[in-house]
Amino acid sequence: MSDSNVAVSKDYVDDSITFDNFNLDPRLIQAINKLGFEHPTLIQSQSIKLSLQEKKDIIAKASTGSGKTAAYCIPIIQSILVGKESSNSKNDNNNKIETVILVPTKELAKQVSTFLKDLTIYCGKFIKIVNVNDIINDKLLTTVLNENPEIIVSTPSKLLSILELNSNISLMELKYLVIDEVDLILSYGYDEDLEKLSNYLNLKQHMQVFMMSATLNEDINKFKFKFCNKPAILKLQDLDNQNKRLLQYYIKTNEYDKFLLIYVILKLNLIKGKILIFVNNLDRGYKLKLFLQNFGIRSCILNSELPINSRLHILEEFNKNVYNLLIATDESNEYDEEEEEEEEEKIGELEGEEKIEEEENDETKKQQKQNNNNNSKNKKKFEDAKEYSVSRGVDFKNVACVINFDLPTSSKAYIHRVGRTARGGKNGMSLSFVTIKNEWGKHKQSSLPSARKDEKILNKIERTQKKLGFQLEPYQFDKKQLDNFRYRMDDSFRSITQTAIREARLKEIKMELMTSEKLKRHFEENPQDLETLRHDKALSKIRSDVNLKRIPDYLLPPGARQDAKKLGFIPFAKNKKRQQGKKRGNGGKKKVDVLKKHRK
Ligand SMILES: Nc1ncnc2c1ncn2[C@@H]1O[C@H](COP(=O)(O)OP(=O)(O)OP(=O)(O)O)[C@@H](O)[C@H]1O
Repeated sequence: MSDSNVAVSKDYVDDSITFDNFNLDPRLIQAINKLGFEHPTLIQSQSIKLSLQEKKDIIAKASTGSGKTAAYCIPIIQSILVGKESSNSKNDNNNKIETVILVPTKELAKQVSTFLKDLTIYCGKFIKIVNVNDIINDKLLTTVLNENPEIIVSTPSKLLSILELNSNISLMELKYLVIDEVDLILSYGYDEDLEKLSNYLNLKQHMQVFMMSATLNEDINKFKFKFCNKPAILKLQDLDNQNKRLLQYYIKTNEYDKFLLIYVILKLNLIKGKILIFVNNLDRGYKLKLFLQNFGIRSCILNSELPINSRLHILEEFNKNVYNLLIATDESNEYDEEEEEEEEEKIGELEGEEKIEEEENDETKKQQKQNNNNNSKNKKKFEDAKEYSVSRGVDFKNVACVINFDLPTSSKAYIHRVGRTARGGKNGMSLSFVTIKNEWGKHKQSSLPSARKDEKILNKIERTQKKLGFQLEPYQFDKKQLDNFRYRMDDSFRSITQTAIREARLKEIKMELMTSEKLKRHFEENPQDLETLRHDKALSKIRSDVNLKRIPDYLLPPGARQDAKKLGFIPFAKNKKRQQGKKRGNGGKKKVDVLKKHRK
């Protein structure tokens, strides 16, 4: 977490109190200060108070970016530290696995364990944290787990496979169990894994449980009754303030013009700041990247096909502002579609104003509805996607705008996607391209099956967002201006054939695989070289028309002409002057291409 966290809107936090009010361990307070957190957010103050002072289990539904991670990490670390002190006084030095944090994706596992390490920076030697998804070598993993780290972060299937292989690893003394993004975990069929995992827990002895998400549905009831005891249910939507921070727009268009729109918006720099673009499948991601590349617009790709090390590195670099434009494939949408009808009903039942409830444990409610038949099917697809989903939970820093180049197929997916901006009290905007139903399928090369239902989905999104206090507005722009750019766009689009996409996809995987495996050790030894490794390189030479990369003045709206001289042309690496300049800047020393060196 960077210093950028410091700039949190005053409305957003619970400024009636500070973290000092919770009587936390000074080492924890110091770490929280180091992170720049002055006041707790609403969800944090409620969760910390109820879990520490009243020992409540917590089920929390709070907006994206409202700080749910710290809402469970802080009370858990505090409780472990208190427990250590009392066991020290009894001379009981046995380490135990005390906490399991379950997350749906490897990206989140990394993010949560990094955050925990930040929080334990001043007491790390007392609290060991292991992200099991990080350790590939089985022997090493067994050794690490045999040392009984206090906190394990894992995806459910990884943890289950570890427990099935290692009979000496025990969770019987578990005191804290977290299920983050709980609805995603359940809707993708991880409930079978949770069911099996429950056999490794001592459910008779009370564990404190935290289940968190920005969206919840009734699927969690089954596990609520299994794991929780009189949980406090926190539903904090922060209605008044969040809708001031996130502005949501849409554009109704045909499928081909989505490409024209994105080209013009990016080339004319109509949106300032870092942009995250979502597409619905892998090919679309590469198609868009290649299309933009023709105009000299560099972008990174993020998808489930890339090795996990590359994915994590891309996220890290994007958060460090190395890249401005990231095209993320949100593959979950391919299998969300069939659940859409049912899902809206559930959201309708659970969406509410700010409210805190306590629920009695009712035996009769234990008989919950049977698992949805789709779950195992979804799980298979989800595992195929290698526990990947960046629309969920990932803490993208300082994203100015989320563009739904392809509209998601459910209103729930929309909530999570647009929640990648306006995080931690910051401002943000979202822009969604919506295919007009009558226009769908007219241009085969740009068509996407799920877009047929875009208008219907938009209606659902609008209804759901209204309940959350948001309103989507049409994005205003001058359509005539677009037509000036059309012939340039036609040319570029034609050059992106299926073969070009396939080749780009293969090239990227090969490149990233090499990067991921061969260079892992190199970068461990030479961390400074990481800076020379870029993920937004051109993927193919399908077109090298310099003219496409430059916008002539006559194409620009009058007000933009002066400005565009600076924006419109993005220089190449091939530009001789630029290369010479670089050389000089380097003191004449040739920069080593770490990738080339290791490819030999
Ligand atoms: N008290 C605080 N003060 C300042 N910044 C905070 C505070 N708590 C959290 N943040 C920052 O807010 C951002 C969002 O936090 P977090 O990722 O926990 O959100 P979330 O509620 O889990 O979102 P999502 O639903 O998308 O998973 C992070 O960058 C985090 O560092």
